[in-house]
Amino acid sequence: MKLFSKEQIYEGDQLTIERQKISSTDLMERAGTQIFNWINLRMQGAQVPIHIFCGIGNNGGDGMVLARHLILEGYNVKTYIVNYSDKRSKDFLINYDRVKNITKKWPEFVHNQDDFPEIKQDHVIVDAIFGIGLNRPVADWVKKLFIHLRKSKAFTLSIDIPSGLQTDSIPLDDDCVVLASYTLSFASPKLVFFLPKTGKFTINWEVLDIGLDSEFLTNTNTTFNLIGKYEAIPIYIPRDKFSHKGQFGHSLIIGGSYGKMGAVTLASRGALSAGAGLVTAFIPKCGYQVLQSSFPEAMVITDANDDYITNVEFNFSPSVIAFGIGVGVNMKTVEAFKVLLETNKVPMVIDADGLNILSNHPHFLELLPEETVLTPHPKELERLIGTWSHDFEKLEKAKEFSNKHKVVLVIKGANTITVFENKFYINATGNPGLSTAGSGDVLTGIITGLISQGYNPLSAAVFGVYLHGKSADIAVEDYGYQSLIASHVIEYLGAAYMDLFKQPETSSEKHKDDA
Ligand SMILES: NC(=O)C1=CN([C@@H]2O[C@H](COP(=O)(O)OP(=O)(O)OC[C@H]3O[C@@H](n4cnc5c(N)ncnc54)[C@H](OP(=O)(O)O)[C@@H]3O)[C@@H](O)[C@H]2O)[C@@H](O)CC1
Ligand SMILES: [K+]
Repeated sequence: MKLFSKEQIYEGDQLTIERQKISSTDLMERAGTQIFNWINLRMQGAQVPIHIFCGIGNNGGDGMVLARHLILEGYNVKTYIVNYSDKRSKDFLINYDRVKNITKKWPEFVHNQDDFPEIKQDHVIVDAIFGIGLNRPVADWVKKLFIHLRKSKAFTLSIDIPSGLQTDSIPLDDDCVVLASYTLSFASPKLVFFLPKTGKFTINWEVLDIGLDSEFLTNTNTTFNLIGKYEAIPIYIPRDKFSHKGQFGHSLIIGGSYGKMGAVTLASRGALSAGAGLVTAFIPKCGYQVLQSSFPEAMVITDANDDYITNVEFNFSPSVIAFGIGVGVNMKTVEAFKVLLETNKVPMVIDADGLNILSNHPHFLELLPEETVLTPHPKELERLIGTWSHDFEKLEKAKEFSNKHKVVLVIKGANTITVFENKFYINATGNPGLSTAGSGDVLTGIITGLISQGYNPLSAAVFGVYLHGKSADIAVEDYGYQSLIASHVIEYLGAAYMDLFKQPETSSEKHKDDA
Protein backbone atom coordinates (compact mmCIF):
# COMPACT_ATOMS: atom_id res chain seq x y z
CA MET A 1 0.00 0.00 0.00
CA LYS A 2 1.30 3.41 -0.93
CA LEU A 3 1.91 5.86 1.88
CA PHE A 4 1.21 9.25 0.34
CA SER A 5 3.00 12.30 1.63
CA LYS A 6 1.03 15.28 2.89
CA GLU A 7 1.76 17.17 -0.36
CA GLN A 8 0.57 14.21 -2.44
CA ILE A 9 -2.65 13.97 -0.44
CA TYR A 10 -3.44 17.65 -1.01
CA GLU A 11 -2.66 17.15 -4.71
CA GLY A 12 -4.89 14.04 -4.89
CA ASP A 13 -7.62 16.03 -3.18
CA GLN A 14 -7.38 18.79 -5.79
CA LEU A 15 -7.19 16.41 -8.78
CA THR A 16 -10.25 14.53 -7.52
CA ILE A 17 -12.22 17.74 -7.27
CA GLU A 18 -11.24 18.75 -10.82
CA ARG A 19 -11.62 15.37 -12.54
CA GLN A 20 -14.81 14.30 -10.80
CA LYS A 21 -16.27 17.80 -11.13
CA ILE A 22 -17.23 17.98 -7.49
CA SER A 23 -16.67 20.71 -4.92
CA SER A 24 -14.30 20.48 -1.97
CA THR A 25 -17.44 20.56 0.19
CA ASP A 26 -18.66 17.40 -1.58
CA LEU A 27 -15.35 15.67 -0.88
CA MET A 28 -15.58 16.65 2.78
CA GLU A 29 -19.15 15.29 2.83
CA ARG A 30 -17.80 11.95 1.57
CA ALA A 31 -15.10 11.92 4.24
CA GLY A 32 -17.48 12.80 7.10
CA THR A 33 -20.11 10.35 5.86
CA GLN A 34 -17.57 7.52 5.79
CA ILE A 35 -16.70 8.24 9.41
CA PHE A 36 -20.40 8.35 10.29
CA ASN A 37 -20.99 4.95 8.64
CA TRP A 38 -18.06 3.47 10.52
CA ILE A 39 -19.41 4.68 13.88
CA ASN A 40 -23.03 3.92 13.13
CA LEU A 41 -22.22 0.33 12.21
CA ARG A 42 -20.52 -0.18 15.54
CA MET A 43 -22.73 1.86 17.88
CA GLN A 44 -26.10 0.88 16.40
CA GLY A 45 -27.82 3.92 17.87
CA ALA A 46 -26.47 3.51 21.43
CA GLN A 47 -27.05 6.63 23.51
CA VAL A 48 -23.48 6.87 24.81
CA PRO A 49 -22.41 10.54 24.90
CA ILE A 50 -20.19 11.31 21.90
CA HIS A 51 -17.98 14.39 22.35
CA ILE A 52 -16.86 15.71 18.96
CA PHE A 53 -13.96 18.17 19.18
CA CYS A 54 -13.55 20.11 15.94
CA GLY A 55 -10.73 22.40 14.92
CA ILE A 56 -11.37 25.27 12.53
CA GLY A 57 -9.75 23.83 9.40
CA ASN A 58 -10.84 20.99 7.17
CA ASN A 59 -10.20 18.33 9.79
CA GLY A 60 -12.69 20.24 11.95
CA GLY A 61 -14.98 20.38 8.90
CA ASP A 62 -14.94 16.58 8.72
CA GLY A 63 -15.95 16.56 12.39
CA MET A 64 -18.85 18.92 11.66
CA VAL A 65 -20.14 16.67 8.85
CA LEU A 66 -19.96 13.73 11.22
CA ALA A 67 -21.75 15.68 13.98
CA ARG A 68 -24.63 16.55 11.62
CA HIS A 69 -25.14 12.94 10.53
CA LEU A 70 -24.96 11.63 14.09
CA ILE A 71 -27.45 14.25 15.33
CA LEU A 72 -29.86 13.49 12.47
CA GLU A 73 -29.61 9.79 13.32
CA GLY A 74 -30.59 10.53 16.93
CA TYR A 75 -27.24 10.01 18.67
CA ASN A 76 -26.33 11.76 21.92
CA VAL A 77 -23.83 14.27 20.49
CA LYS A 78 -21.97 17.20 22.02
CA THR A 79 -19.98 19.29 19.55
CA TYR A 80 -17.15 21.64 20.49
CA ILE A 81 -15.10 24.09 18.44
CA VAL A 82 -11.50 24.19 19.57
CA ASN A 83 -10.88 27.79 18.71
CA TYR A 84 -7.12 27.80 18.21
CA SER A 85 -7.21 30.33 15.35
CA ASP A 86 -9.54 32.81 13.64
CA LYS A 87 -8.61 31.51 10.18
CA ARG A 88 -11.57 29.20 9.62
CA SER A 89 -11.61 27.23 6.40
CA LYS A 90 -14.45 27.74 3.93
CA ASP A 91 -15.68 24.16 4.21
CA PHE A 92 -15.49 24.23 7.99
CA LEU A 93 -17.77 27.28 8.01
CA ILE A 94 -20.23 25.74 5.55
CA ASN A 95 -20.53 22.64 7.70
CA TYR A 96 -20.65 24.61 10.94
CA ASP A 97 -23.72 26.41 9.53
CA ARG A 98 -25.24 23.11 8.47
CA VAL A 99 -24.99 21.84 12.04
CA LYS A 100 -26.57 25.02 13.38
CA ASN A 101 -29.43 24.56 10.93
CA ILE A 102 -30.43 21.14 12.19
CA THR A 103 -30.13 21.45 15.96
CA LYS A 104 -30.68 23.88 18.78
CA LYS A 105 -27.67 22.38 20.57
CA TRP A 106 -25.13 24.58 18.80
CA PRO A 107 -21.47 23.68 19.00
CA GLU A 108 -19.79 25.11 22.10
CA PHE A 109 -16.61 27.13 21.80
CA VAL A 110 -13.53 26.04 23.71
CA HIS A 111 -11.03 28.89 24.19
CA ASN A 112 -9.16 27.84 27.29
CA GLN A 113 -9.00 25.42 30.20
CA ASP A 114 -12.20 26.75 31.82
CA ASP A 115 -14.21 25.54 28.85
CA PHE A 116 -13.10 21.91 29.01
CA PRO A 117 -16.15 19.63 29.42
CA GLU A 118 -16.35 16.69 31.80
CA ILE A 119 -15.79 13.42 29.98
CA LYS A 120 -16.38 10.03 31.57
CA GLN A 121 -14.51 6.86 30.77
CA ASP A 122 -17.53 5.25 29.12
CA HIS A 123 -18.09 8.20 26.77
CA VAL A 124 -16.72 8.44 23.24
CA ILE A 125 -14.40 11.20 22.02
CA VAL A 126 -14.00 12.15 18.38
CA ASP A 127 -10.81 14.06 17.70
CA ALA A 128 -11.21 16.32 14.65
CA ILE A 129 -9.01 19.08 16.00
CA PHE A 130 -6.00 19.02 13.68
CA GLY A 131 -5.43 16.98 10.53
CA ILE A 132 -2.46 16.94 8.21
CA GLY A 133 -2.48 20.76 8.13
CA LEU A 134 -0.71 21.02 11.51
CA ASN A 135 2.60 22.75 10.83
CA ARG A 136 3.82 24.04 14.21
CA PRO A 137 3.59 23.19 17.90
CA VAL A 138 0.15 23.59 19.44
CA ALA A 139 -0.72 26.34 21.96
CA ASP A 140 -0.32 25.53 25.61
CA TRP A 141 -4.04 25.42 26.36
CA VAL A 142 -4.61 23.08 23.40
CA LYS A 143 -1.95 20.79 24.83
CA LYS A 144 -3.84 20.90 28.15
CA LEU A 145 -6.98 19.89 26.27
CA PHE A 146 -5.14 16.90 24.82
CA ILE A 147 -4.08 15.91 28.34
CA HIS A 148 -7.67 16.35 29.54
CA LEU A 149 -8.91 14.02 26.78
CA ARG A 150 -6.26 11.45 27.61
CA LYS A 151 -7.05 11.56 31.34
CA SER A 152 -10.70 10.70 30.67
CA LYS A 153 -9.57 7.26 29.38
CA ALA A 154 -12.57 7.38 27.03
CA PHE A 155 -12.39 5.64 23.65
CA THR A 156 -10.89 8.24 21.34
CA LEU A 157 -11.45 8.14 17.61
CA SER A 158 -9.10 10.40 15.67
CA ILE A 159 -10.04 11.60 12.23
CA ASP A 160 -7.25 11.23 9.65
CA ILE A 161 -4.38 11.53 12.15
CA PRO A 162 -4.16 11.96 15.94
CA SER A 163 -4.27 15.72 16.48
CA GLY A 164 -0.92 17.21 17.30
CA LEU A 165 1.00 14.70 15.19
CA GLN A 166 2.71 16.20 12.15
CA THR A 167 3.27 14.04 9.08
CA ASP A 168 6.98 14.82 8.85
CA SER A 169 8.37 15.53 12.28
CA ILE A 170 8.50 14.24 15.83
CA PRO A 171 6.39 15.94 18.56
CA LEU A 172 8.20 17.90 21.28
CA ASP A 173 6.68 15.68 23.93
CA ASP A 174 3.95 13.08 24.31
CA ASP A 175 1.44 15.54 25.78
CA CYS A 176 1.42 17.51 22.50
CA VAL A 177 -0.51 14.73 20.78
CA VAL A 178 -3.92 13.16 21.27
CA LEU A 179 -3.66 9.49 22.21
CA ALA A 180 -6.00 7.77 19.76
CA SER A 181 -7.63 4.44 20.45
CA TYR A 182 -8.34 4.26 16.75
CA THR A 183 -7.58 6.47 13.77
CA LEU A 184 -9.64 6.54 10.60
CA SER A 185 -7.25 7.85 7.98
CA PHE A 186 -8.15 9.10 4.51
CA ALA A 187 -6.45 7.94 1.30
CA SER A 188 -3.59 6.12 3.03
CA PRO A 189 -2.18 5.51 6.48
CA LYS A 190 0.38 8.12 7.44
CA LEU A 191 4.07 7.25 7.66
CA VAL A 192 4.17 8.38 11.30
CA PHE A 193 1.90 5.45 12.26
CA PHE A 194 4.88 3.15 11.68
CA LEU A 195 7.80 4.96 13.26
CA PRO A 196 8.90 4.07 16.83
CA LYS A 197 8.47 7.53 18.36
CA THR A 198 5.13 8.36 16.74
CA GLY A 199 3.40 5.03 16.08
CA LYS A 200 2.39 4.84 19.73
CA PHE A 201 -0.13 7.68 19.36
CA THR A 202 -2.65 5.45 17.63
CA ILE A 203 -3.30 1.99 18.99
CA ASN A 204 -5.12 0.96 15.82
CA TRP A 205 -5.81 2.47 12.44
CA GLU A 206 -7.84 1.90 9.35
CA VAL A 207 -7.98 3.57 5.95
CA LEU A 208 -11.28 4.93 4.65
CA ASP A 209 -11.75 5.09 0.91
CA ILE A 210 -13.13 8.51 -0.01
CA GLY A 211 -13.03 7.84 -3.74
CA LEU A 212 -9.97 9.88 -4.67
CA ASP A 213 -9.20 9.98 -8.41
CA SER A 214 -8.18 6.46 -9.45
CA GLU A 215 -5.54 7.64 -11.91
CA PHE A 216 -3.89 9.62 -9.13
CA LEU A 217 -3.98 6.61 -6.82
CA THR A 218 -2.50 4.28 -9.45
CA ASN A 219 0.10 6.53 -11.02
CA THR A 220 1.52 8.39 -8.06
CA ASN A 221 4.82 6.96 -6.92
CA THR A 222 5.48 7.04 -3.22
CA THR A 223 8.77 6.93 -1.36
CA PHE A 224 7.20 4.81 1.40
CA ASN A 225 5.23 1.63 0.82
CA LEU A 226 3.50 -0.59 3.34
CA ILE A 227 4.03 -4.31 2.70
CA GLY A 228 1.00 -6.41 3.59
CA LYS A 229 -0.36 -9.55 1.97
CA TYR A 230 -1.38 -7.89 -1.29
CA GLU A 231 2.11 -6.50 -1.77
CA ALA A 232 3.74 -9.83 -0.81
CA ILE A 233 1.73 -12.03 -3.20
CA PRO A 234 3.22 -10.60 -6.43
CA ILE A 235 6.74 -11.16 -5.05
CA TYR A 236 6.11 -14.87 -4.46
CA ILE A 237 7.67 -17.17 -7.09
CA PRO A 238 5.49 -20.26 -7.59
CA ARG A 239 7.03 -23.71 -7.98
CA ASP A 240 6.25 -25.97 -10.89
CA LYS A 241 5.51 -29.65 -10.65
CA PHE A 242 8.80 -30.82 -12.14
CA SER A 243 11.08 -28.73 -9.99
CA HIS A 244 13.99 -30.34 -8.10
CA LYS A 245 16.23 -29.23 -5.26
CA GLY A 246 19.02 -28.21 -7.64
CA GLN A 247 16.83 -25.34 -8.81
CA PHE A 248 16.54 -23.73 -5.41
CA GLY A 249 20.14 -23.05 -4.82
CA HIS A 250 22.67 -23.76 -2.14
CA SER A 251 22.84 -21.45 0.87
CA LEU A 252 26.10 -21.15 2.73
CA ILE A 253 25.70 -19.89 6.29
CA ILE A 254 28.97 -18.83 7.86
CA GLY A 255 28.94 -18.09 11.57
CA GLY A 256 29.14 -19.35 15.12
CA SER A 257 31.74 -19.35 17.84
CA TYR A 258 32.02 -21.23 21.14
CA GLY A 259 28.64 -20.91 22.93
CA LYS A 260 26.86 -19.38 19.93
CA MET A 261 26.19 -22.34 17.72
CA GLY A 262 22.41 -22.27 18.17
CA ALA A 263 22.28 -19.06 16.14
CA VAL A 264 23.74 -20.85 13.11
CA THR A 265 21.32 -23.73 13.58
CA LEU A 266 18.40 -21.30 13.60
CA ALA A 267 19.60 -19.45 10.49
CA SER A 268 20.25 -22.71 8.64
CA ARG A 269 16.81 -24.04 9.51
CA GLY A 270 15.31 -20.70 8.49
CA ALA A 271 17.03 -20.88 5.09
CA LEU A 272 15.91 -24.42 4.37
CA SER A 273 12.36 -23.82 5.61
CA ALA A 274 12.14 -20.72 3.41
CA GLY A 275 12.80 -23.00 0.46
CA ALA A 276 16.53 -23.22 -0.20
CA GLY A 277 17.45 -26.46 -2.02
CA LEU A 278 20.54 -27.15 0.08
CA VAL A 279 22.07 -25.54 3.13
CA THR A 280 25.66 -25.80 4.29
CA ALA A 281 26.78 -24.29 7.57
CA PHE A 282 30.40 -23.23 7.95
CA ILE A 283 31.29 -23.17 11.64
CA PRO A 284 34.21 -23.61 14.07
CA LYS A 285 34.97 -27.23 14.88
CA CYS A 286 33.35 -27.26 18.32
CA GLY A 287 29.90 -26.92 16.74
CA TYR A 288 30.12 -29.91 14.43
CA GLN A 289 28.17 -32.39 16.52
CA VAL A 290 25.73 -29.79 17.77
CA LEU A 291 24.71 -28.77 14.29
CA GLN A 292 24.71 -32.22 12.73
CA SER A 293 22.51 -33.64 15.44
CA SER A 294 20.20 -30.67 15.96
CA PHE A 295 19.60 -30.12 12.27
CA PRO A 296 20.31 -33.22 10.17
CA GLU A 297 19.05 -31.59 6.96
CA ALA A 298 22.06 -29.26 6.86
CA MET A 299 25.56 -30.11 5.66
CA VAL A 300 28.42 -28.87 7.80
CA ILE A 301 31.95 -27.72 7.02
CA THR A 302 34.22 -26.76 9.88
CA ASP A 303 37.05 -24.32 10.31
CA ALA A 304 40.46 -25.66 11.38
CA ASN A 305 39.96 -23.82 14.66
CA ASP A 306 37.84 -25.15 17.49
CA ASP A 307 36.24 -22.01 18.93
CA TYR A 308 35.99 -19.37 16.23
CA ILE A 309 36.41 -18.95 12.50
CA THR A 310 39.91 -18.30 11.16
CA ASN A 311 39.80 -19.23 7.48
CA VAL A 312 36.77 -19.79 5.27
CA GLU A 313 37.39 -22.54 2.76
CA PHE A 314 34.82 -24.54 0.83
CA ASN A 315 34.82 -26.50 -2.40
CA PHE A 316 31.42 -25.82 -3.96
CA SER A 317 29.69 -22.81 -5.52
CA PRO A 318 27.05 -21.42 -3.18
CA SER A 319 24.16 -19.38 -4.58
CA VAL A 320 24.28 -17.01 -1.62
CA ILE A 321 26.38 -16.55 1.50
CA ALA A 322 25.16 -15.36 4.90
CA PHE A 323 27.89 -14.16 7.22
CA GLY A 324 28.05 -12.98 10.78
CA ILE A 325 25.63 -14.80 13.06
CA GLY A 326 27.32 -15.59 16.37
CA VAL A 327 30.70 -15.23 14.66
CA GLY A 328 32.37 -12.92 17.22
CA VAL A 329 34.95 -10.25 16.41
CA ASN A 330 38.23 -12.10 16.93
CA MET A 331 41.00 -10.59 14.75
CA LYS A 332 41.45 -13.88 12.92
CA THR A 333 37.74 -13.96 12.11
CA VAL A 334 37.93 -10.37 10.88
CA GLU A 335 40.80 -11.35 8.60
CA ALA A 336 38.90 -14.41 7.33
CA PHE A 337 35.90 -12.17 6.55
CA LYS A 338 38.15 -9.80 4.59
CA VAL A 339 39.64 -12.60 2.53
CA LEU A 340 36.15 -13.96 1.85
CA LEU A 341 34.95 -10.53 0.69
CA GLU A 342 37.97 -10.10 -1.58
CA THR A 343 37.25 -13.30 -3.45
CA ASN A 344 33.46 -13.67 -3.24
CA LYS A 345 31.20 -12.97 -6.22
CA VAL A 346 27.81 -14.31 -5.04
CA PRO A 347 25.07 -12.33 -3.23
CA MET A 348 25.49 -11.90 0.51
CA VAL A 349 23.42 -11.36 3.62
CA ILE A 350 25.29 -9.89 6.58
CA ASP A 351 24.03 -9.83 10.14
CA ALA A 352 25.10 -9.50 13.79
CA ASP A 353 28.89 -9.58 14.30
CA GLY A 354 29.33 -9.39 10.54
CA LEU A 355 27.77 -5.93 10.80
CA ASN A 356 29.92 -5.02 13.79
CA ILE A 357 33.02 -5.97 11.81
CA LEU A 358 31.82 -3.72 8.96
CA SER A 359 31.34 -0.84 11.44
CA ASN A 360 34.85 -1.33 12.84
CA HIS A 361 36.41 -1.68 9.38
CA PRO A 362 34.36 0.60 7.11
CA HIS A 363 36.68 -0.01 4.15
CA PHE A 364 35.27 -3.58 4.02
CA LEU A 365 32.03 -2.00 2.80
CA GLU A 366 33.68 -1.33 -0.56
CA LEU A 367 34.25 -5.06 -0.97
CA LEU A 368 30.58 -6.02 -0.65
CA PRO A 369 28.80 -7.23 -3.78
CA GLU A 370 26.12 -4.80 -4.96
CA GLU A 371 22.74 -5.35 -3.30
CA THR A 372 24.22 -7.10 -0.29
CA VAL A 373 21.51 -7.34 2.36
CA LEU A 374 22.42 -5.93 5.79
CA THR A 375 20.03 -6.67 8.65
CA PRO A 376 20.91 -4.42 11.62
CA HIS A 377 18.91 -3.99 14.81
CA PRO A 378 18.91 -0.39 16.13
CA LYS A 379 22.27 -0.61 17.95
CA GLU A 380 24.00 -2.22 14.97
CA LEU A 381 22.45 0.38 12.70
CA GLU A 382 23.80 3.16 14.91
CA ARG A 383 27.29 1.70 14.66
CA LEU A 384 26.95 1.62 10.88
CA ILE A 385 25.38 5.01 10.11
CA GLY A 386 26.07 7.00 13.29
CA THR A 387 23.59 8.40 15.79
CA TRP A 388 20.36 10.18 14.92
CA SER A 389 18.27 12.62 16.88
CA HIS A 390 14.88 11.50 15.53
CA ASP A 391 13.30 8.86 13.28
CA PHE A 392 13.23 11.02 10.17
CA GLU A 393 16.93 11.68 10.45
CA LYS A 394 17.51 7.96 10.93
CA LEU A 395 15.64 7.17 7.72
CA GLU A 396 17.53 9.86 5.81
CA LYS A 397 20.89 8.59 7.04
CA ALA A 398 19.92 4.99 6.30
CA LYS A 399 18.95 6.02 2.76
CA GLU A 400 22.28 7.81 2.21
CA PHE A 401 24.18 4.80 3.54
CA SER A 402 22.24 2.41 1.30
CA ASN A 403 22.85 4.62 -1.75
CA LYS A 404 26.52 5.14 -1.01
CA HIS A 405 27.31 1.46 -0.56
CA LYS A 406 24.57 0.10 -2.85
CA VAL A 407 23.28 -2.18 -0.10
CA VAL A 408 19.78 -3.29 0.85
CA LEU A 409 19.39 -2.11 4.43
CA VAL A 410 16.84 -3.91 6.61
CA ILE A 411 16.18 -1.76 9.67
CA LYS A 412 14.74 -4.15 12.23
CA GLY A 413 12.05 -2.89 14.61
CA ALA A 414 8.35 -3.14 15.42
CA ASN A 415 7.75 -2.19 11.81
CA THR A 416 10.88 -3.36 10.02
CA ILE A 417 11.79 -0.99 7.20
CA THR A 418 13.82 -2.08 4.16
CA VAL A 419 15.65 0.70 2.32
CA PHE A 420 17.00 0.51 -1.22
CA GLU A 421 17.38 2.96 -4.10
CA ASN A 422 15.60 5.80 -2.30
CA LYS A 423 12.55 3.68 -1.48
CA PHE A 424 11.34 2.45 1.88
CA TYR A 425 9.34 -0.75 2.37
CA ILE A 426 7.55 -0.81 5.70
CA ASN A 427 6.53 -4.25 6.90
CA ALA A 428 3.02 -4.65 8.25
CA THR A 429 3.36 -8.11 9.84
CA GLY A 430 4.97 -9.17 13.11
CA ASN A 431 4.19 -8.68 16.78
CA PRO A 432 5.94 -8.10 20.12
CA GLY A 433 6.48 -11.85 20.47
CA LEU A 434 9.37 -11.44 18.02
CA SER A 435 11.38 -9.63 20.67
CA THR A 436 13.02 -12.89 21.58
CA ALA A 437 16.47 -14.47 21.29
CA GLY A 438 17.32 -15.81 17.86
CA SER A 439 14.45 -14.20 15.95
CA GLY A 440 16.97 -12.10 13.97
CA ASP A 441 18.98 -15.23 13.12
CA VAL A 442 15.85 -16.80 11.70
CA LEU A 443 15.21 -13.71 9.59
CA THR A 444 18.71 -13.82 8.16
CA GLY A 445 18.18 -17.47 7.31
CA ILE A 446 14.86 -16.79 5.60
CA ILE A 447 16.28 -13.96 3.46
CA THR A 448 19.26 -16.16 2.54
CA GLY A 449 16.98 -19.06 1.63
CA LEU A 450 14.91 -16.78 -0.62
CA ILE A 451 17.94 -15.41 -2.48
CA SER A 452 19.14 -18.99 -2.83
CA GLN A 453 16.04 -19.95 -4.82
CA GLY A 454 16.16 -17.02 -7.19
CA TYR A 455 14.60 -14.00 -5.47
CA ASN A 456 16.62 -10.86 -6.07
CA PRO A 457 18.10 -9.46 -2.85
CA LEU A 458 15.58 -6.61 -2.47
CA SER A 459 12.58 -8.91 -3.04
CA ALA A 460 14.10 -11.48 -0.70
CA ALA A 461 14.53 -8.87 2.03
CA VAL A 462 11.03 -7.40 1.69
CA PHE A 463 9.31 -10.79 1.30
CA GLY A 464 11.49 -12.42 3.95
CA VAL A 465 10.61 -9.78 6.52
CA TYR A 466 6.93 -10.18 5.61
CA LEU A 467 7.01 -14.00 5.96
CA HIS A 468 8.98 -13.83 9.21
CA GLY A 469 6.39 -11.47 10.74
CA LYS A 470 3.44 -13.39 9.32
CA SER A 471 4.77 -16.64 10.69
CA ALA A 472 5.06 -15.03 14.12
CA ASP A 473 1.52 -13.65 13.79
CA ILE A 474 0.16 -17.12 13.16
CA ALA A 475 2.38 -18.77 15.81
CA VAL A 476 1.42 -16.22 18.48
CA GLU A 477 -2.16 -17.49 18.35
CA ASP A 478 -0.84 -20.76 19.80
CA TYR A 479 1.98 -19.51 22.04
CA GLY A 480 1.15 -15.98 23.12
CA TYR A 481 3.66 -13.10 23.08
CA GLN A 482 5.70 -14.29 26.05
CA SER A 483 6.21 -17.90 25.02
CA LEU A 484 6.86 -17.44 21.33
CA ILE A 485 10.45 -18.43 20.55
CA ALA A 486 12.51 -18.21 17.37
CA SER A 487 12.07 -21.91 16.53
CA HIS A 488 8.30 -21.39 16.34
CA VAL A 489 8.83 -18.78 13.65
CA ILE A 490 10.60 -21.42 11.58
CA GLU A 491 7.94 -24.02 12.28
CA TYR A 492 5.12 -21.73 11.15
CA LEU A 493 6.83 -20.53 7.97
CA GLY A 494 4.83 -23.04 5.93
CA ALA A 495 1.63 -21.60 7.36
CA ALA A 496 2.84 -18.11 6.45
CA TYR A 497 3.38 -19.20 2.83
CA MET A 498 0.00 -20.89 2.68
CA ASP A 499 -1.72 -17.90 4.20
CA LEU A 500 -0.72 -15.87 1.13
CA PHE A 501 -3.41 -17.66 -0.83
CA LYS A 502 -5.86 -18.45 1.91
CA GLN A 503 -8.17 -15.62 2.73
CA PRO A 504 -8.46 -11.91 2.21
CA GLU A 505 -6.27 -9.61 4.27
CA THR A 506 -7.43 -9.79 7.87
CA SER A 507 -7.17 -7.43 10.79
CA SER A 508 -3.85 -9.08 11.69
CA GLU A 509 -2.31 -7.10 8.83
CA LYS A 510 -3.44 -3.92 10.48
CA HIS A 511 -1.17 -2.12 12.80
CA LYS A 512 -1.56 -3.51 16.28
CA ASP A 513 0.09 -2.50 19.46
CA ASP A 514 -1.95 -4.50 21.89
CA ALA A 515 0.80 -6.35 23.69
N1 LIG B 1 -7.01 15.48 1.22
C1 LIG B 1 -7.99 14.67 1.56
O1 LIG B 1 -7.96 13.53 1.21
C2 LIG B 1 -9.07 15.21 2.36
C3 LIG B 1 -8.81 15.87 3.56
N2 LIG B 1 -9.74 16.23 4.40
C4 LIG B 1 -9.40 16.72 5.73
O2 LIG B 1 -8.67 17.92 5.68
C5 LIG B 1 -7.61 17.86 6.64
C6 LIG B 1 -6.57 18.89 6.37
O3 LIG B 1 -7.20 20.12 6.55
P1 LIG B 1 -6.42 21.52 6.60
O4 LIG B 1 -5.45 21.56 5.51
O5 LIG B 1 -7.45 22.55 6.60
O6 LIG B 1 -5.63 21.46 7.96
P2 LIG B 1 -6.04 21.12 9.48
O7 LIG B 1 -5.22 20.00 9.89
O8 LIG B 1 -7.50 21.00 9.63
O9 LIG B 1 -5.51 22.40 10.28
C7 LIG B 1 -6.17 23.62 10.13
C8 LIG B 1 -5.23 24.80 10.08
O10 LIG B 1 -4.61 25.06 11.31
C9 LIG B 1 -3.47 25.89 11.13
N3 LIG B 1 -2.45 25.45 12.04
C10 LIG B 1 -1.46 24.55 11.82
N4 LIG B 1 -0.77 24.29 12.93
C11 LIG B 1 -1.33 25.07 13.90
C12 LIG B 1 -1.06 25.24 15.26
N5 LIG B 1 -0.08 24.58 15.89
N6 LIG B 1 -1.84 26.08 15.96
C13 LIG B 1 -2.84 26.75 15.36
N7 LIG B 1 -3.14 26.62 14.06
C14 LIG B 1 -2.40 25.79 13.33
C15 LIG B 1 -3.08 25.74 9.69
O11 LIG B 1 -3.29 26.99 9.03
P3 LIG B 1 -2.21 28.16 9.05
O12 LIG B 1 -2.47 28.93 10.31
O13 LIG B 1 -0.84 27.55 9.03
O14 LIG B 1 -2.50 28.94 7.81
C16 LIG B 1 -4.05 24.68 9.18
O15 LIG B 1 -4.45 24.86 7.86
C17 LIG B 1 -7.19 16.43 6.54
O16 LIG B 1 -6.42 16.00 7.62
C18 LIG B 1 -8.54 15.74 6.46
O17 LIG B 1 -9.06 15.54 7.77
C19 LIG B 1 -11.13 15.92 4.07
O18 LIG B 1 -11.96 16.93 4.45
C20 LIG B 1 -11.41 15.72 2.61
C21 LIG B 1 -10.43 14.99 1.89
K1 LIG C 1 -7.47 14.60 14.04
